[in-house]
Amino acid sequence: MSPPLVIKNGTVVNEDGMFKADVLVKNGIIVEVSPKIIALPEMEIIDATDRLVIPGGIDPHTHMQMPYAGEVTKDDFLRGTQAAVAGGTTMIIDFCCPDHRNGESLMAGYARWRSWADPKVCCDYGLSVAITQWRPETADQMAVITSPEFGVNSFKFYMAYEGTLMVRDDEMYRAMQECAKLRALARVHAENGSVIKEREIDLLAKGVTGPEGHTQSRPEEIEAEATNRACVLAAQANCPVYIVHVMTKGAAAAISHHRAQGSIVFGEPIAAGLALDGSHYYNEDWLHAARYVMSPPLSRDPTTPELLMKLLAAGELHLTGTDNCTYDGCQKSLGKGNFTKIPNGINGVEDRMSVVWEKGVHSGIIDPMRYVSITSATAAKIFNIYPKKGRIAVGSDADIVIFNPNATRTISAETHHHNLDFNIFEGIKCHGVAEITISRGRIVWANGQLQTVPGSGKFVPLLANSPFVFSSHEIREKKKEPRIVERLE
Ligand SMILES: NC(=O)NCCC(=O)O
Ligand SMILES: [Zn+2]
Ligand SMILES: [Zn+2]
Repeated sequence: MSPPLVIKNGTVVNEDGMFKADVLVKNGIIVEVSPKIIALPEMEIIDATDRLVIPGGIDPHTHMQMPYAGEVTKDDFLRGTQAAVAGGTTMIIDFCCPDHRNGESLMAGYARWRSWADPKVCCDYGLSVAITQWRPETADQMAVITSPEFGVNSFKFYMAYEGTLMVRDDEMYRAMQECAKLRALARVHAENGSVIKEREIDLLAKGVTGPEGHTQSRPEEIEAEATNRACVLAAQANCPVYIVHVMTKGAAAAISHHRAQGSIVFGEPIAAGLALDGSHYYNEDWLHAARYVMSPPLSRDPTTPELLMKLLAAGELHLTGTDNCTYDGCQKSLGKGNFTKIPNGINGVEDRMSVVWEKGVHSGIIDPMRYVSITSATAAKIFNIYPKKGRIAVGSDADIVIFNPNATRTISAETHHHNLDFNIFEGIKCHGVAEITISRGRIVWANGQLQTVPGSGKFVPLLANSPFVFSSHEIREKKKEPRIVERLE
């Protein structure tokens, strides 16, 4: 057990306020937040003068150690969580992808992910479970895995990756009905996979084999159409829905439209989409272009990143993730001669906190409180762990970052902590640096050095029926009950 820790002279920032205060941590929990705490000899002292004291970041969207198409992502749960804490993120929600199509139960897939993650994680983590096919046993398994014993409160549906992960509309609708019943959130990768497949065949036949084919196979309206469809199906099922990696203006507009109709929809842009655009796919260096291949692709419109940040400021989009899913140059090269074989995925978990500060706060679009909201507090609320996580308050877990808004760092693969030979943010200079990261009261990153212990992170059960998501559910359900007209025969 670490010694008690007192953080002095900093400015505490929560989503709803910021104020000067000292913070006392004992046994991994925040036990006091007050104007002046006297440090005792047995306490470790952190001087946070001119620094912000913020909740550790929660990245709700990662794929550590993910097996896909014979390859496994390079960041496993050790390197991935080390990269996370080096950048000020103290919890990830990773996607567990059971091989459900081949009969693997959701629980068996979950057990596999837990066995990979538990011995390696250096910060806390939770799981979201992907359903890749609707099977006779799926509903029962969803009920089991959303029990407190398993601690899963969201399911993921892919509307892309035809033949492997993609579900049909009827399957997703059926599963969304079940999600609503279980008070679990439906999370959707929204792209029209069937049209993409056709376009890929067409482009290859026309000789477009390089990474530029990836973006041309997925015009922006492909994402917007699927986002709209996901929202429509969710509304029919009376199921709250969370759109992962919102990359385009059209997808964001579809989310706004459905929220204005009264639907419960959350939108998650990612660090890559807030900082980069799709011009990289046309880079003459094949490997450079391939490194940015992810789905949906980075927007072709260079004004999209700033607009997505403005929508986060306006509350039209809600939280930020990364989709950290790292394949190295060797793995990307498997797609030489056929862009459809380039493994999809990019990095982000280490750089999200700095990138969002740079593009959001440093550029004057959002304030530090909104920053906390979109980097931790809203994720904690959606996934039902607030205020244990996502807040600096008495009783909260001591997942804390000492953040220096005036320091700068230039992102580079030379200095990052990913198990990756490049970084998509290479060369971007960011204001806002996580100088010290504390996970459950333990310093895991300080002075530019990791102090992590594999397996010291904990699995955090995510319980169903998050009030932030489901409070109005019953009333909404009543309003949707079918009407019967009694008639005299
Ligand atoms: N996004 C991506 O390209 N790869 C990771 C898997 C997914 O989330 O679609
Ligand atoms: Zn996805
Ligand atoms: Zn993803």
